[in-house]
Amino acid sequence: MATIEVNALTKTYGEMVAVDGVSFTVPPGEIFGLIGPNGAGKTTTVECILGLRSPDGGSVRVLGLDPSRKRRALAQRVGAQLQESALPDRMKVGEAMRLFAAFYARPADWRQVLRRWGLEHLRGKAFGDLSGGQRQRLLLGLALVGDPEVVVLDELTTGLDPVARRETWALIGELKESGVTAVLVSHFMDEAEHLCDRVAMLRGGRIAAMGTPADLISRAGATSLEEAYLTEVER
Ligand SMILES: Nc1ncnc2c1ncn2[C@@H]1O[C@H](COP(=O)(O)OP(=O)(O)OP(=O)(O)O)[C@@H](O)[C@H]1O
Repeated sequence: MATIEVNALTKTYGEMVAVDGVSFTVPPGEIFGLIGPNGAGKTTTVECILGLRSPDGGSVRVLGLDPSRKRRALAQRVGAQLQESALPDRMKVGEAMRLFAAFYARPADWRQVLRRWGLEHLRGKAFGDLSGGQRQRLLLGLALVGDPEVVVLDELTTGLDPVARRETWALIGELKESGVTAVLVSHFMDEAEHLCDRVAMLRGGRIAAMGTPADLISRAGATSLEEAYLTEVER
């Protein structure tokens, strides 16, 4: 069984068709990328996967369950790091980890998560005093503290400097080794090329192209995913 099945998903906001018949499946352990220009429907798609929005048409299944009906059950098995996630400025790293762990029936050991993601030395530091890279690392740790089978990461490295981005890439590599299934929304083509097993390129709410980064590059006669992307979006 696929871990995520999105079938003919449609979502409209009033007159605006944000997602228009999108279908894809993500098998267990895959890192699946959603890329595309601003307003292409990436966030709306992941919000439907998380049960934060209900589809107007089509269906979504995550671990065999309908997220718009089984959001509570899925919240125990699916971690999310969403665009512009934030915590109260005064909340300390250790407090945030302990609090988030308490949301889950069977969480990971949050102290181990702190160690694994290189956050232990920041345990007593307030969220408001963390650097951008440290915040992202914490948010990723919080997405994983429930020991999820699936994680959704929306714009994981936006706002990070190149060193922090590369560090985050290494963390995603580790995540992959642990067998977690991930959906990664990114504006960075080098990131999608490096991290994703397969990528769907969305444009105007539809899938314009889908495949492994190598497939998409060779189909476009390009030398990088960025070049393939530019060819596709300018078409
Ligand atoms: N709550 C909302 N109400 C009305 N329109 C919305 C809402 N959320 C998104 N939209 C519109 O739906 C379309 C798809 O938006 P979405 O955020 O899913 O795209 P995206 O690909 O994630 O964009 P970005 O890369 O800028 O985050 C856009 O035209 C957006 O303006």
